[in-house]
Amino acid sequence: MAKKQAPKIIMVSNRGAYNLQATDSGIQPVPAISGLVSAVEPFLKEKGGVWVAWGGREAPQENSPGVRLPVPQEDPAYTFLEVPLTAGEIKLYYHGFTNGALWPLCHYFLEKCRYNSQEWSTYVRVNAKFADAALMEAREGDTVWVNDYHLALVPAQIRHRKPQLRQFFFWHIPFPHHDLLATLPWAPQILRGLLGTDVLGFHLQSYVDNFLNAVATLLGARVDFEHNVVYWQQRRIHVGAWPMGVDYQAFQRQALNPGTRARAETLRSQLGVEHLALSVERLDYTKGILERLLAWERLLEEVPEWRGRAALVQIAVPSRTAVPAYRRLKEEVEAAVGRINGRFSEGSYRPVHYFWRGLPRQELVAYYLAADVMLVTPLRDGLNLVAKEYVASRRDSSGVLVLSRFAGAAQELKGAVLVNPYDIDGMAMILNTALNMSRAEQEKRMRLLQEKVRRHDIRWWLTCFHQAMMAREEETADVSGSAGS
Ligand SMILES: Nc1ncnc2c1ncn2[C@@H]1O[C@H](COP(=O)(O)OP(=O)(O)O[C@H]2O[C@H](CO)[C@@H](O)[C@H](O)[C@H]2O)[C@@H](O)[C@H]1O
Ligand SMILES: O=P(O)(O)OC[C@H](O)CO
Repeated sequence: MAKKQAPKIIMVSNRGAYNLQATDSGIQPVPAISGLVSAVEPFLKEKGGVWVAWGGREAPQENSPGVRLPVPQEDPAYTFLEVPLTAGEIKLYYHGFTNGALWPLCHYFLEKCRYNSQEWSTYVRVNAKFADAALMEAREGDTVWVNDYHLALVPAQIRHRKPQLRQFFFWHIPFPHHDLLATLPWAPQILRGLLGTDVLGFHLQSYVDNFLNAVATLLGARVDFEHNVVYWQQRRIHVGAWPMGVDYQAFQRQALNPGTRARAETLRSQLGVEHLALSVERLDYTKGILERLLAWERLLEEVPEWRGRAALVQIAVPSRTAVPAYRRLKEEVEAAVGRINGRFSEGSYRPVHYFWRGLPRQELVAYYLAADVMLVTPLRDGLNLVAKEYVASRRDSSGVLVLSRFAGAAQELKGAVLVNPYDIDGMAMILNTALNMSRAEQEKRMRLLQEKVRRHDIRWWLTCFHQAMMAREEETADVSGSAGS
């Protein structure tokens, strides 16, 4: 059960590890799929605490109470506390401001950004709801850990009401250059909101640099660029780059499991090709699914020897289906899959196997084991955990990771084959190289990758953040009140 007495972690994010579904036997938590969930839930399972999040459903009215559930149901480790959102709030805050403005802006899709003041004012109001829920839970000595672009205003909203409460914020997606951020009419408010935290984490130093330049340029804040510190309202805010890791040992264990291995073999024999390429992600325009399919089609056009011998499995998790850009993308992806299969299928051979669904962990790892080549080719991505999960799941150091140079993970994963996903011809030729790569070259690269992913795993990442928080505490004790503004 959730630990009640000792200082605890209060995790705050838009979506938690579960979506709530009403059933005849009451409210049931159904696992949600996202990078944030993969990264953060193991921590709460181990340490206990409270996760304040939207339950993914419509609240009947403005003041409906949120449910409070011990989760996971089979072995409760922490408490899920729902922040109920009405249909109007979901439309304006979630589909509107977060996924119609901030998400495309931070991923450099300016042409997709829609700035709307009603959506903005709902974002402000919904952020205050999350802050209220966190404050209801917080006791002296607790730490509030807020996540991602949905909740950028929460740190300042909390700071205003409980100045002494310890806060950490992690931003999971890219942080854009200030020239781009400045197109958002409310960019200064977003920056001021984030500066309410004590420690602010990003995946990469380039995102840290963009943030520091933004607060210096758009707010006139004093910044120590050498030490990644912002001086703001008599406080120091520490900013850091901590690329998130995965639970390497858990993926290795899953990959060793006889059931997983047998399933991987079944998948291979069912797909019936010599070479299998795999892609797995939420169905999102940032992930480069359409461009990848075009490159696969180009490969089959230009190198006909692969027809009948190589297949691509594309697994896409339904995501943000109420946002028009996501609905259009689904249609375009499905049309491309149909066209490629129409052009190159022969007998029982199909060049693309497309699934629009999430998978349980064991099935996902079976696919990772079955794939000779993993294609992770986003147009832009904060980090990308799938790339690391594939590496962590390989047991014999075979396999090729083809990785977009615009995924944050590309900075760390030196053994990957890098591609520019905007260059369809270039990507097709790199796919050809990857499919032809010798076993010795695969092993050399994969060992390099595994060493990195094993060392910088999820525990390493949590330790980095913990140390940053402790350093901040000691400094506050030492120099209390001496920071300028
Ligand atoms: N079909 C499927 N079935 C089951 N599980 C599936 C699945 N497809 C994907 N997943 C899981 O979902 C997660 C996706 O994580 P990513 O980091 O790749 O992307 P996401 O955009 O959600 O995360 C955001 O947060 C993370 C973490 O900070 C950043 O890496 C990223 O850049 C940012 O956009 C992975 O753990 C993967 O295993
Ligand atoms: O599916 P969403 O919209 O909750 O978002 C998933 C991740 O949080 C993206 O960072």
